[in-house]
Amino acid sequence: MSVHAPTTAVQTPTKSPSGETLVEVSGLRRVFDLSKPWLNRMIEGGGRVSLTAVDGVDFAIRRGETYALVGESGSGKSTIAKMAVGLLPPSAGSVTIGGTDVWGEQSADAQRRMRRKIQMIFQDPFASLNPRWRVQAIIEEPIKAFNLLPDAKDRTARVGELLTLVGLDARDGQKFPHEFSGGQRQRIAIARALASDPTFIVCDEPTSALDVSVQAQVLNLLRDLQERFGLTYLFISHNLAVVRHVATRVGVLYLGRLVEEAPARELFAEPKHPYTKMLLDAVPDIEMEGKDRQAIAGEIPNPVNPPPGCHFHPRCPFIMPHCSTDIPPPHAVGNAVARCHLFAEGAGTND
Ligand SMILES: Nc1ncnc2c1ncn2[C@@H]1O[C@H](COP(=O)(O)OP(=O)(O)OP(=O)(O)O)[C@@H](O)[C@H]1O
Repeated sequence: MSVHAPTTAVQTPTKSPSGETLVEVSGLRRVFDLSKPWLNRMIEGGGRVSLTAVDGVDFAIRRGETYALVGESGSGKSTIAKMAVGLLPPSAGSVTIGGTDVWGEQSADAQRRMRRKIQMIFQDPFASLNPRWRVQAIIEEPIKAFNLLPDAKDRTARVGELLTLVGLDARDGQKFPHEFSGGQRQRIAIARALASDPTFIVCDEPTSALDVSVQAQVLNLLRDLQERFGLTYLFISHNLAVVRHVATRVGVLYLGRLVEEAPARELFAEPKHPYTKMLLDAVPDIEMEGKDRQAIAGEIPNPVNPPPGCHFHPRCPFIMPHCSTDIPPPHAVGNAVARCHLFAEGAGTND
């Protein structure tokens, strides 16, 4: 997990979300087929090999909320993000946004209306902006694609407005991406994401490629835009110091399964699942400075052949006999939900 906290103060969430569910992820599953082509299997031998990247994930995001997904590399964060925005079909389960199933049968018109309301901001603003296009063309692309402003003059004015909104100059539309710094390029990517007037934005590691000194500025911009336009974010990050500042709720993923979900403040103050505790122990944040830390014990197992029962049991300091055979169901612990046998009735606590 990354340990870099932004150097400038990040504004913490001030408004509480409305309570109305906007995004509902239900029984989401994605299996990748890693088998060799059938002819190679015939000649060289070997059977089918599959990898379950996301294994029955459920969560809901309220309107105006920032829901963060955290977990080590390979835990399934990006795969969930791609399924949520309509880039990758799920093997099972569903994602509904405003009651519409992202992967459901619907008319082309309804599809377009829904796609317009979902946008994504990627980790690397150097890779996500076409280097041969002027910023004007980059930002107006979704406006054109969704036919929002047929008149070119209106589009230029709108791009100027969007550039100002993200803290750039209205005339920057004439420049090319290479004329901007990393932080400015991410602002351009944000302006482009806003161009279709979305309600839901998936931010996949939006500041991980940026200098620590500009991370807080971009995070604050995202926060301001959220308050101004009532945006709902799914925020993917392996940087817990960042998540701590931006998230309203947090879901912790381990090998494709959610092991804990809790309001952000509660998760950081009082983590419940042994894996969450281990993750937080590995992050040098302000409160923990100077204290002894426990390194994350062991390595993440091979996802092609994950441990049975609770996937975390081989690394867990609180292992009990049935942890290696039974998948833990969700248990409510305060405002958190933890999938750990320690919280089953009669199992005692993990203190
Ligand atoms: N197209 C694919 N084909 C095969 N396996 C894949 C594919 N995409 C992802 N995976 C596997 O699925 C698992 C989850 O990957 P994913 O990228 O969602 O994790 P992540 O938590 O986002 O990790 P990172 O922080 O490294 O991006 C990993 O084991 C990965 O190797």
